[in-house]
Amino acid sequence: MTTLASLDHVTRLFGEHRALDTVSLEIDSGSILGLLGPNGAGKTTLLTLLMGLRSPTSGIVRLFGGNPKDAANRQRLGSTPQNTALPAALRVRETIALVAKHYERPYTLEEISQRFGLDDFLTKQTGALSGGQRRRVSVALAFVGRPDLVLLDEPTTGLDVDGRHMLWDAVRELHREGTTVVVTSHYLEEIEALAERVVVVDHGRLIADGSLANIVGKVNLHQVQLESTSPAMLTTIQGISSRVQNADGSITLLSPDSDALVRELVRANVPFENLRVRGATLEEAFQALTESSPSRHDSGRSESTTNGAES
Ligand SMILES: Nc1ncnc2c1ncn2[C@@H]1O[C@H](COP(=O)(O)OP(=O)(O)OP(=O)(O)O)[C@@H](O)[C@H]1O
Repeated sequence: MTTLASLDHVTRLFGEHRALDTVSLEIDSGSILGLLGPNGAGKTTLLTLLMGLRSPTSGIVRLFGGNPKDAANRQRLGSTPQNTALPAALRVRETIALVAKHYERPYTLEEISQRFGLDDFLTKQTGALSGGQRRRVSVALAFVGRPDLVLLDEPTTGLDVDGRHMLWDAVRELHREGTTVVVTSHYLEEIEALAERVVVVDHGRLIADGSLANIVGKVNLHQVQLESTSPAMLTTIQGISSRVQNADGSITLLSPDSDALVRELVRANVPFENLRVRGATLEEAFQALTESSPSRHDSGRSESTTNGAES
């Protein structure tokens, strides 16, 4: 296993705004790395630094051991930005052939077309493609040059369920053939379908880095809302990842196992009423993770605890 790309204490400012804040990360060969985070977290900024499209304000970004702006390093990189502009007048097959010309050992048109399900519209001009078809072509183009590393920014945005599954299958197959993949998403489902290692970014900070099971265990939380006359007793209860006192007097708890939490409340004789349980949104889970991250200090009304929340 070798390190294909890395960020070493990288900060990127846009004016006063810290899009990335002291991020260190190594991307090793052979993995599918999922970059998960809410809107505006800094995922795209991180990818554009790896692509050499932007420079860090401070810190060092390395691609294949060197500068991401060097043409020789970019030869070994494939990427699909969130919004790809394709040459509207060229047919899909011509576009693939054009991109393939830039690489030494590209996949053949047939290989790429079959994997990404492009056969039906190879002769269409890219300007006449539907949004979903354009997305599939864009992701396929990232792989045409048989790169060592591919960066996919929200690859399945705008795709229907079938299109999404076909694309995930293609990415997994090409990964098995040796391509290392970094994929950004704010959908847990996409990250679960593809990634082996997951890095969570929020407000420009890297707040978690672990195996898929570990991170899913942290962000796949349930919300338990209740009213209690003895809220102080909740501090002794195991399995609460985050606790929020709401303005209406109710309390919202986030937990990886809501059934176990309710059993524990009953066992400990915590008085409660108006109990409601639902799946937490990913945004709520990010919030809980952000608050429990050692790199951030919480001054808000919510409180986090890792009691039993680690997986
Ligand atoms: N060119 C720019 N000029 C000014 N601010 C920018 C620029 N690019 C990004 N930002 C800001 O930097 C922060 C991180 O943006 P980024 O696009 O990296 O987030 P993201 O995690 O990819 O979000 P999304 O999931 O919505 O694509 C945001 O607050 C964004 O508004």
